[in-house]
Amino acid sequence: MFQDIPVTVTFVLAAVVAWVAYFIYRLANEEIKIRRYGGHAPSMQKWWDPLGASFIYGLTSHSLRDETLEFFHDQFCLSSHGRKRPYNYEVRLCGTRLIFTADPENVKAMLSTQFNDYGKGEKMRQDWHDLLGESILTADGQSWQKSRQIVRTYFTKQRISDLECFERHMQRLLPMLSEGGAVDVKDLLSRFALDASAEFTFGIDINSLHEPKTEFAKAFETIRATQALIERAGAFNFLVRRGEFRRQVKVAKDFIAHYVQEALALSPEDLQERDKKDKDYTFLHACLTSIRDSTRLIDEILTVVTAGRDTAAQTIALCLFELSRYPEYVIDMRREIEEHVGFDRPPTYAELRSLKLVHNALNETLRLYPSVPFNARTALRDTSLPRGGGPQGEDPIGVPEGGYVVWSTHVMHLSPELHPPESESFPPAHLWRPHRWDDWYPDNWSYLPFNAGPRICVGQQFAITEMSYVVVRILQQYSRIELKMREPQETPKTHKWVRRGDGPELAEKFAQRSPQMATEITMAPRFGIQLAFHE
Ligand code: HEM
Repeated sequence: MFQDIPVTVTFVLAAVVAWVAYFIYRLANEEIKIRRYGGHAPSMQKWWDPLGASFIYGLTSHSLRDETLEFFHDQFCLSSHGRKRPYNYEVRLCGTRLIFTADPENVKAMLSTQFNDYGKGEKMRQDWHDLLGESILTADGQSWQKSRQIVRTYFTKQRISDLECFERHMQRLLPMLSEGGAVDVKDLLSRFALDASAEFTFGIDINSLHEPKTEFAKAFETIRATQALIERAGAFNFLVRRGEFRRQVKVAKDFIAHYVQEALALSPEDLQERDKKDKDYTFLHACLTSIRDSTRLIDEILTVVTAGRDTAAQTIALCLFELSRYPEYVIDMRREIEEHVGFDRPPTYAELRSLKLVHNALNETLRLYPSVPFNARTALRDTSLPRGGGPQGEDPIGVPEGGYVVWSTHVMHLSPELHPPESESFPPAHLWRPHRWDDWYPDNWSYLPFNAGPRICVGQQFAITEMSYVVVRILQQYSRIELKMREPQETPKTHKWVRRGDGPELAEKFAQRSPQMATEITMAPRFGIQLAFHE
């Protein structure tokens, strides 16, 4: 009978059988390792959907409506039902197992106690390679340690307390806020942060505040949108068209290359002199002491500019948005600023640090709107996560080498289990109420806007200084911020939100929030934030 089957069909059948056998072998091998190191988290796989198509469809359709965050909150609520330790689940997408967690113990393991077991992994390096090459943000192991050492040296207190750079750009921004009626602070602050970041990093005044159409500033817009698509498309990201993206990455890199070449031409004596005088000495110059390869220098610079732009800009924009809805707090903050600094001169670094209400407002903004709402690590060896397995979720989860774990800072920041019970001094967690920080500070591992552990955001202090400086300078000049867009809608969307059996209506509450938030590389308002500033 077999002699009637053509050779090609036999060959195809044999290949299919071999692939299935290999797939089963891989699964069995993986299962043995999972059991050796722990167990499984609750599965969100439907029995009729072994490839996880419904999960992929759910995620994609929610993403297209800017409801990615709601999708993940929903999945956590569904998977947690009735378990003592909620907020862990897993799903298998096209054969690859993904673990999702919002359990502080698991996050602590990945970022600190089992730091060497987890890293960015090959997949992330490939996804970001066109844009960032092998830089601090994507590297692991010794390569990361080397980058971290260089970058950290530059971000010393002495450098970040130099507020002149911010003031120069502030002098351009402040008049633009009162140009009559509503202004889009999302856009203005992105441009401000790009200008400040470029000056700090490689000493160039891009002035995108006044000239938003410069090639470098424009390139960043295309780059951000496509890189987000590459990230989100996961295993299918080879389908993303990258022609224009690569052209714009080249524009940005060529722009930086010019300054890198100039810096490379400086003699060691020149560099030392600049360092000593602390004049015209930038992050690029600091890198030159250990890196002489121009490609690597460009990658490190582009990384710091990329990492520091939207994160800080959107946090300030969202803080101003919330302040426009909470005028009593603006009055309190202005009183504090008047007492510590006055309204006639810029604050010093020490004064900035003493402004508790300003820091409370920023902490609260980063709690509700963490710029990096989701993050991921790959297991670099066979390992485990301490919690989420077993019937109550209290046993370890086994994670074989190559396993992918996604955690959600955003879910942790809103989780009722991780906050004190609601009271007058602790209003519901979904509300922006900076007064809650007067005598409360969350546990280290449940409030993580900058991550924690050895890989904590290296620009954290720079960002806090920049953000508080901008907020103070604005409130020194303007006494009232008016919301010039639709008020957030308070009607709950109850149709599909699921409540945990014994928990509050976390997802439902989250769904009431606005403005519409896009989760791209970072989380940011999808549309502009229109505000008017009154003296
Ligand atoms: C509100 C502002 C900011 C937030 C919320 C933020 C958040 C984060 C987070 C969560 C990470 C960890 C990413 C990961 O390991 O997967 C990170 C890393 C990093 N951030 Fe920030 N960031 C902010 C501002 C900045 C600024 C202003 C800079 C630079 C000027 C910066 C530079 C970096 C760099 C270089 C890393 C990589 C550190 C490493 O892998 O060792 N960030 N940031």
